[in-house]
Amino acid sequence: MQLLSNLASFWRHAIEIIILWICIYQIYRAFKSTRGARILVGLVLVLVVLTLLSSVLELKVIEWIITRAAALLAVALLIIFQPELRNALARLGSSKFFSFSNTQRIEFLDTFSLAVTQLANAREGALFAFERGISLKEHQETGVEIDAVFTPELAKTVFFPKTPLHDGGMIIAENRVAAAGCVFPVSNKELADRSTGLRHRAAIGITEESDAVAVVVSEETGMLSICIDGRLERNLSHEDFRNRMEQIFLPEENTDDDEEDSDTQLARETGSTSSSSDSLVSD
Ligand SMILES: Nc1ncnc2c1ncn2[C@@H]1O[C@H](COP(=O)(O)OP(=O)(O)OP(=O)(O)O)[C@@H](O)[C@H]1O
Repeated sequence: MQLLSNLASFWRHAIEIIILWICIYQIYRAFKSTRGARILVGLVLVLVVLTLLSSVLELKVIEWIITRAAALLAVALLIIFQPELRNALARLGSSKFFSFSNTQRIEFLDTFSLAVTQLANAREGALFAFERGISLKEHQETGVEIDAVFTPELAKTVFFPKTPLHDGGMIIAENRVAAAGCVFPVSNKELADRSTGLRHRAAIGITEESDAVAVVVSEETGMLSICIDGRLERNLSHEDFRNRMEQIFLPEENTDDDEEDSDTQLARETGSTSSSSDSLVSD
């Protein structure tokens, strides 16, 4: 009887530890590449050290302060991680999906791929953000509203150097150009490649704050990059770019081989790593 109750208690503790470990690991994963990650790690370290010291040395005042500080710390964390929390809640509440038939998506991807190829060949820098579940309205308002059919000619005109709208990003919503000349949030993320410029950082920034997909044509190199969830897949060949876009916007047509391709491409990422279980496709 005693053995059975010991066993039950052991399993209860084991399950508790596993659940806690999964929760802590998921929180760490979600926040590890964010602005507040170091602050969070610092706060946790200070708290653990102080708690240990106060309980071992029976420091009553410190113990009292730690208990009272816990509530303040919760409020501080809400403030520090406000953008990340807003993003997570927006994802939970988002219900709008990329609602086109596969034929329309393929046609659009053909047109879009042609446009980026022409921009890349002409070495004209460009930045696009595809709105998905989460509205990009607030970023649209930083630029000029357009509401036009997307064509390679329009993209080339917008991003032609020295034209009024060439600075900033173009927002594409529901296969239409919603706005251009938009200012996207610039990511503060630490990247392995220190030469990453503002255009690429803006692509990372907008995809950290929303579920948008960003595409960058580098003015310097003519290289194409795709960014999702703050993860930049750089220097894609035109063929890889097209395949990757299909993988993202036509997920139901993916095969296991595509998954492998995705992992290979992710290995080229700068500044972040990803496990094969990380799905890049949110819709
Ligand atoms: N916050 C922003 N939102 C949108 N576009 C931006 C933002 N910041 C910079 N850009 C665009 O990026 C251009 C500057 O790019 P920069 O050369 O710094 O970036 P890069 O990542 O090195 O890209 P490239 O490889 O094209 O040079 C600006 O002219 C502007 O059009």
